[in-house]
Amino acid sequence: MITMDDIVREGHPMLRTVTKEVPIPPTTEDQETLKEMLQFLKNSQDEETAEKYNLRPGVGLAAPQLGLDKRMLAIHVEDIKGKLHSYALFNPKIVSHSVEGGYLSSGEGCLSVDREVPGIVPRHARVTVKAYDIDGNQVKLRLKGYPAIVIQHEIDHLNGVMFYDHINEENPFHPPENAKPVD
Ligand SMILES: O=CN(O)C[C@@H](CC1CCCC1)C(=O)N1NCCC[C@H]1C(=O)Nc1ccccn1
Ligand code: NI
Repeated sequence: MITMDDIVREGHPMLRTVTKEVPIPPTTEDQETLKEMLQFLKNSQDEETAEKYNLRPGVGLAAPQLGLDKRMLAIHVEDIKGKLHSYALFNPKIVSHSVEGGYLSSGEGCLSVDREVPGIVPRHARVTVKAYDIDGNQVKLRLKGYPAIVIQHEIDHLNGVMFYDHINEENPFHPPENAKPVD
């Protein structure tokens, strides 16, 4: 099982790498890894399991955070209406997005960043993502709100981008124009 020991931290070169697409249909190995990534998120959100294995609760995980040069990600997050968004994806791509911006009012963190970095992280309010699911079928997701923020954070990891790269240095808490908090 994936634990915190498997998650690379700031300074590891994979966090600043544009990772490679995985072959479709996916290999059994890549399918297994992606399943484990989703399982990590579920484990981390289960109080007993998180306590037992000392897991930091997470709502998203990208393969480069495991030191893997692969375009794979998992998200497991409830939206504001309580709907669960649980996806394990290969080669995700944002194919369109809203002009309107969105952000988490409390800023963001990262399981690969062992420090607080205060500030608003401006993102798109809504995104349309094309990807392949665990079986190699093409999927198209239209996300808004918290799930949209999470998947953008994960896709950034596939491109070597960290959340704090987006924070306005002059005024970290200056909400960007035409952007609204999603929470
Ligand atoms: O790349 C992926 N990551 O770095 C894991 C991150 C991903 C999220 C950060 C902001 C948007 C995506 C993550 O999940 N966190 N960031 C650091 C510690 C907290 C944790 C978190 O927000 N946990 C959480 C929140 C609600 C419910 C349950 N757990
Ligand atoms: Ni992260």
